Amino acid sequence: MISVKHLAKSFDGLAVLSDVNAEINAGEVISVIGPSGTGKSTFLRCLNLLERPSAGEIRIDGIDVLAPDTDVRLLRQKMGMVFQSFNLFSHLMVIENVILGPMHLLHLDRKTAVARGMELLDSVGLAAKAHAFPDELSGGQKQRVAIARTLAMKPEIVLFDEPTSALDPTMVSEVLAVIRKLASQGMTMMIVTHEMRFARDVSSRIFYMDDGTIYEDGSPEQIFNHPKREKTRAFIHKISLFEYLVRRDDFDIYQFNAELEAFSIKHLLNQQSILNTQLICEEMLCNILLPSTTMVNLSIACSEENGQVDLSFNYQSGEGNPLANDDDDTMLSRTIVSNLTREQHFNREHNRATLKMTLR
Ligand SMILES: Nc1ncnc2c1ncn2[C@@H]1O[C@H](COP(=O)(O)OP(=O)(O)OP(=O)(O)O)[C@@H](O)[C@H]1O
Repeated sequence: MISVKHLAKSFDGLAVLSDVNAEINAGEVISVIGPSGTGKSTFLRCLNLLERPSAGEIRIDGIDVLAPDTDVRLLRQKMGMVFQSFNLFSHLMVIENVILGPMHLLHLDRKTAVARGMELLDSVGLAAKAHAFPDELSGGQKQRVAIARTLAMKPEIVLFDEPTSALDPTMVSEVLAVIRKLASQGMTMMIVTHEMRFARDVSSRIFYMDDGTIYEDGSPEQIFNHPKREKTRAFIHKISLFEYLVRRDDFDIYQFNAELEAFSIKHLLNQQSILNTQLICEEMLCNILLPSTTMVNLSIACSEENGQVDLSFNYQSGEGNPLANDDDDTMLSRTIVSNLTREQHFNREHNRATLKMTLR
């Protein structure tokens, strides 16, 4: 139904989408997830030409959307869009908002448009509000009207751009319930959302966006339970990374500790975990690794889900595991690190050594 090839979009030289490729089939419900600013909304807006792509190809039912003679109005009619901010006309009653498009663009007569509009309002639970003005409705009700208005244009696919982001949390579920119902009726939909549980329940497929692309595409089961790629895993498990390049020549342990503390506080580590992580890093870097290597890539991964902290030290070395030797000079440091961590793994390939451990 929709085929996207090598889609790119830049804003003033900033590449937001670099190479997006996707095939979307009729009846699919696709949730588009990923960190903020990775171009999820831009991708959706490119599909119905609210943003003009910088490069690439979009075909809908075989028709080249980017061709100069494409009828954009017809395209938007096929592809309804529901916005975060509802975009209702505040001076028109609910039913007038719903019938405006069908009367002017589909050329339905008023009676037919009203009858169909009332059916749609009924299907989103708002028939009783047909003669209210948008300002008399709650945010959740406004969004349900916006969905009815989109459906009134008989779209073949509906694009939802963060439909619940502007809502008070108490109103999120009423809107999600309407979208769920549409999914169960077989409507083709793409939904940019930060509601992970909803995305998992309602979707037939998930697009995880990162690095300007659909970084990973799979079933909800794959993406949420067995993500294949590292950034997807970090996002799904709410893992935050602290990365630091330590150089022996200019390493400042006070500055390092201050940055690590700021990161740890932001990611809600408790005081004891912060102190222990700092102590491990100090022993590993100052006493165990830096005396014999000039540079260490340190990475600390914190999971917001279960509070697990994983440390990884990557450095150049031809030696074995520095925690497993019997060097008297490092005995105290090795004991401290061993007592504060579990599951230490050492690996060396050629001259690159990696020592991983998990904070107890
Ligand atoms: N019209 C525009 N002009 C300039 N920059 C834009 C425009 N639209 C989006 N951007 C930039 O493109 C980047 C991606 O924005 P987009 O809204 O697509 O991301 P997103 O993944 O949907 O983010 P979020 O989850 O926070 O909504 C952001 O850095 C944003 O500031």
